[in-house]
Amino acid sequence: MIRVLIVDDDSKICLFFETVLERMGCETVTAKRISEAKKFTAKEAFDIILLDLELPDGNGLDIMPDLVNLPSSPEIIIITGTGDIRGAEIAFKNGAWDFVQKPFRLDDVSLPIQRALQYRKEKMASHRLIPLKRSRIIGESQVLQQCLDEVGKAASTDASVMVTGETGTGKELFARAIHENSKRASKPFVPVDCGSLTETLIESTLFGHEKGAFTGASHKQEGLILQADGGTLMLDEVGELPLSMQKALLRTLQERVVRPIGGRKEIKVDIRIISATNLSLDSMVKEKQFREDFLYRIRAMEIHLPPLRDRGKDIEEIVLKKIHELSKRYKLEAKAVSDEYIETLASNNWPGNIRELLNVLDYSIASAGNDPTLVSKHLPPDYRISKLEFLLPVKKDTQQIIDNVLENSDSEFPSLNACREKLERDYLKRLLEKAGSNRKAACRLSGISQARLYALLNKYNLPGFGSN
Ligand SMILES: Nc1ncnc2c1ncn2[C@@H]1O[C@H](COP(=O)(O)OP(=O)(O)OP(=O)(O)O)[C@@H](O)[C@H]1O
Repeated sequence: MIRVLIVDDDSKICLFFETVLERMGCETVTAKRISEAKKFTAKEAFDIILLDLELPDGNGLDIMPDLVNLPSSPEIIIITGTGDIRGAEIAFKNGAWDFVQKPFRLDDVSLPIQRALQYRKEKMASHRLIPLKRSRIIGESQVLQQCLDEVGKAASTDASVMVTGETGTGKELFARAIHENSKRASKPFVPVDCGSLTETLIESTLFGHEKGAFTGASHKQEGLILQADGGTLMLDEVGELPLSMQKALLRTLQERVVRPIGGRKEIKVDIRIISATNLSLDSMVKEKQFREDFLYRIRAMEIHLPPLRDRGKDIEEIVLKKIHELSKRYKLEAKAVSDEYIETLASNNWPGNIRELLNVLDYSIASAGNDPTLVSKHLPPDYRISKLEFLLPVKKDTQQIIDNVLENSDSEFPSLNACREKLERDYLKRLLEKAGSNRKAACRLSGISQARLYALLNKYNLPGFGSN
């Protein structure tokens, strides 16, 4: 039988949980203080712990690490007060299963409990997790495996997830994987690119509109929020969402209703939010460019995807699988891949990550024609140079960079990445001097997107631009 410990000082809430859980066939034990909870968990094993954060003798978060590490590894569901999403966020980072927010209705609590119960029962039956559907994600590196574990965790709860990482690292692919492994899998997954829509367009795109709601609204249109009902709404480039829209979306998420522009009635809606960004939203909050309350609401869990250059052998696996796929797609004989081709690829920095790699593979297939084996000469010239850099006589400027990096390190010779980072940092400083406070000019001069520029400035702790 599943055993549940309820830790809450409110007798009515305890009674409520006891009734709900006993109806679900669980055995319950109640503790009103942290000290009592500690005594119970020292003596007995529990499968699930419902933990209130505000307790008379301390904050529930203080005992989270002890609870997570109990021999029975219980699933912990946090009970937070109104507006205490921050507590839930910290709890997730400490390994909580899910959270429910007071005041709650039966529906709000029974779903996370049922899912935790189901998970526990399956765990007991098989002693292992249900295999994750990878949804086209390739890679076996340890860092990628950690991200997949996070996907599994995220898929088994209904909490909002923020996927972060450089451009092209697979944020949308991972968001889909969470959806496809979740209980919402049979319902729609609706992605929306917040960066590509103007402020006026984004409101009607998300919320929909009635016929005649504004000039040009010649027919009624259902918004993406309603299209995602029962499923997942993915807010890609969420850092680009205007402040006014953040406020409107926050209300939809809190009240679970949506009102199309020009509509009189509010419509009930049930969506899960997964967002993606490569901006530092915490810095944006400090600069008042992003709402703090909205950030807490959409970032109950966070999954950070590492750049391709840090994924070790994944690059080789992606190349082999994708070359096979491309050869089939273009109806070509299967192609072999030489070691030196892989080595040359691996010596590159891949600022555009997997998307950039896939473009290069497309180029290689086209340039190889009927050649049976891919070699370095089938790569675009820029990508071959990176490997040659090691072999060419060191130029004066390069020598300076190397000396400079060595001054600040104990190594005998600097890594290629350390030199690149030094160069990148110096380049950005010069770019900022040249472009002044003009963000658009900086993008034009450097030929990189605004999102990438911000990510780099953030990486090197360099000042951003104002609101221009
Ligand atoms: N691990 C992976 N295995 C195979 N393909 C991948 C992997 N990660 C990403 N891709 C592919 O790389 C491309 C870029 O991925 P995706 O659009 O998910 O990146 P992103 O991080 O959302 O990019 P951006 O920030 O620019 O929107 C897609 O074609 C995706 O299918």
